[in-house]
Amino acid sequence: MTKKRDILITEVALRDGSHAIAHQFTVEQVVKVAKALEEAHVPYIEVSHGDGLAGSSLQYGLSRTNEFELIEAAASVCEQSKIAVLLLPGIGTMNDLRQASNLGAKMARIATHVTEADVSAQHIGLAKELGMETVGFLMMSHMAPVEKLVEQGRLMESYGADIVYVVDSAGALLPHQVRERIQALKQHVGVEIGFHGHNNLSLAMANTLVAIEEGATRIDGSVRCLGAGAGNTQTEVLVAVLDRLGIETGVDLYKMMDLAEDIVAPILSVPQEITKDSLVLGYAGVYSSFQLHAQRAAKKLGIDSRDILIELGKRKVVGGQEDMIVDVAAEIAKKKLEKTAR
Ligand SMILES: CC[C@H](O)CC(=O)C(=O)O
Ligand SMILES: [Mn+2]
Repeated sequence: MTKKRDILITEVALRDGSHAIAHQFTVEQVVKVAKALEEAHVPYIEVSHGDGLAGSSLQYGLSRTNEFELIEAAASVCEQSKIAVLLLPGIGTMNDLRQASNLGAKMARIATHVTEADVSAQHIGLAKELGMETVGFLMMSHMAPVEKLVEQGRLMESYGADIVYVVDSAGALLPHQVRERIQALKQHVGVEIGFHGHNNLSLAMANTLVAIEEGATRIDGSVRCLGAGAGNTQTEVLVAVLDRLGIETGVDLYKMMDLAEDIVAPILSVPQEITKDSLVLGYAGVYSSFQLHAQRAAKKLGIDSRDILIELGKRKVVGGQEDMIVDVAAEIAKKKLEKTAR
């Protein structure tokens, strides 16, 4: 018998966590994690390249394994848990979505920058045609005022989205900012509201609880914090906290803890924690997925990765502008060289 669930959790480690491991997931890892999530009764499991379908590229990072193989493998071990895929219009195409659906994906999460919802119309439309549950995923939600966020959420609703998400891509939102965003969406948007946090300022759990208090019913988490930057709201901890609050997720806590400890921890070369770089992501309001790119550029040019991230924050660089990371790093290195030559 399936249990009543007050909150529906989407586990994002097999997609958002792809950023943290430079898109190196193998079929074996994905199968093990997906199987354990199915056994723990997690309702949704997101699987794709970190930047969504067709993200594998020099710009975003090449995948070790073709993501369609990963999606198919995950779907093959899940009967109850539904496989979700992320698609950023302009990176993934309508054909990519059709292929993911053919391979067993049941949920499409169509992601745009918080002010660019209009580019999601045809992808949301196609996802609905394919019979997929469809999410409008408003990334970098901290970058727009509440009224703008509401306007964009309403657009996604008008295209057919079943759920609209506030996505704190940079882990920059403070609890009162989450509260006002979810409150406003609940008031002006007629579909379910979701929240996706990043833990760069150690606020992912607090923000998630505020979102739930204000009526969000769809929540993202990553087991063992396997997500970009400092990771997302830690799923197994979330399950425990919600249980203490009397909020039903239907997820088996012991099984989630075992998965975190025995399967996910060994995948990580270093444990996920708030490092100086991930802290700066939240502090400066920078895309969590930029962390590894900035670290690589800093190492190559002998500069401090924090300086790159702070500058990217000042310039309000958004997803899709990853090439700017190298530009900014080169400018900083040039200035440093000029200073030492003086
Ligand atoms: C680049 C896509 C991004 O990682 C999606 C996401 O999880 C976020 O914006 O937080
Ligand atoms: Mn994310």
